[in-house]
Amino acid sequence: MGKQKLTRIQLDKMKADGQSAVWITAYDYWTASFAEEAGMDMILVGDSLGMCIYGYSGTVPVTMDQCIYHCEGVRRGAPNTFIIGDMPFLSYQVSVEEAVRNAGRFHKEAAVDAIKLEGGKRVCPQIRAIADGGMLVMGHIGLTPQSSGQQGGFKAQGRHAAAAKELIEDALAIEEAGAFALLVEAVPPEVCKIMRDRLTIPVYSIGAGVDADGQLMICSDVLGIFQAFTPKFVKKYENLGGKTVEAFKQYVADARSKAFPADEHTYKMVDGELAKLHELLQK
Ligand SMILES: Nc1nc(=O)c2c([nH]1)NC[C@@H]1CN(c3ccc(C(=O)N[C@@H](CCC(=O)O)C(=O)O)cc3)CN21
Ligand SMILES: CC(C)C(=O)C(=O)O
Ligand SMILES: [Mg+2]
Repeated sequence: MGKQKLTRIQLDKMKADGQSAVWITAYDYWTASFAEEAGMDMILVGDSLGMCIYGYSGTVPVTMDQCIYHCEGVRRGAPNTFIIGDMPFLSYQVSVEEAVRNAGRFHKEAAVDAIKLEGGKRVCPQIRAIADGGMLVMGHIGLTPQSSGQQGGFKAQGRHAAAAKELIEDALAIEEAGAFALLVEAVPPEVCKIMRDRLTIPVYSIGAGVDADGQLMICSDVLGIFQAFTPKFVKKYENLGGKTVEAFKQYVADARSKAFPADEHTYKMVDGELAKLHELLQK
C-alpha cells in the first residue's frame, strides 16, 4: 500500500499537535513522483512555473491553461499527495464569478485538492465565494509576486510595525472568509508567529521563519536548478544545475570521441541476416 493522501482534518490536527507539514513545489510528472516518494505532505503547482519552467522574469504572464497542464502532470506523478493549484494572475482578480469558475477548472480538469490565491482583505470576496462553492482555498500574503509592481519588486514584507499589523489583519480576514490555510511569504518570523498563534487554520511559511505550522520551498531552489536569483530564504540541498552541465559535457565529449555509443547500446541483426542483406544488395 502506498501512502494515504492527507485531508484538511489531518492538517488541522498537525497544527494542534505542533507537527510541521512539509511541502514543495512541483511542475511536472517526475518531480511530483520523487516528492511523493520522499514523503512530502503537500505539493504546490506554483505559478512560479512561469520563472522556473518558462523563463519569464515574473509570474504575471502565466495563464490558466499552463497551470492546468502542469497540474495534470503533477497529479499523475503524485496520485496520493495533497496537491494545491496556484491561481495565476487575472484568473481571480476581475470578478468573484471568474474566480469561482477558474478555481473549479483546477478541480475538474486537474483533480487538485485545493487552490491558492494571493492577497489579503481585497480578495476575501473571492475566497468566500470559492469556499461557498465547496472548494478548499488557501490564502497567500506577504511577498506576493503577482503584485510585485505595487510592492516595488520581490521584497520582504511586514518589516515595520504598521505594515505587520496590516498583514495580521489580512490573515484574520482570510480565515474569517473561509480559507482552510494561509501561506506567509518573506515576512519576519515574529510576525508569522503571531499569525500562527492567533489563527485557528494552519499558517505555513516560505521565508517566514520556523514558527509556522509548516514549510514550503520551491523545488528548483532546493535542487539548485534555478539560476536567475536566489531569495534570502532559500537553502540549496543539491547542485543539480552543475551536475546536469557536467553530465551533458560528458555526453558531448563521448559522442565527439566516438566512445559513445558502445557495442552494448546497439541492436544486433538476426543471425545470418547480414550475409543475406549483402547478397540482396548485389542484385
Ligand atoms: N525560483 C524561485 N524561488 C522563489 O522563491 C520565487 C520564485 N522563483 N519566483 C516568484 C517568487 C519571487 N521570490 C522572491 C524573490 C526574492 C526574494 C528576496 O529575498 N529578496 C531580497 C532582496 C530584494 C531586493 O532588495 O532586491 C529581500 O531582501 O527581500 C524573496 C522572494 C519568491 N518566489
Ligand atoms: C512562491 C510560492 C509561495 C508560490 O506561490 C509559487 O511557487 O508560485
Ligand atoms: Mg505563486
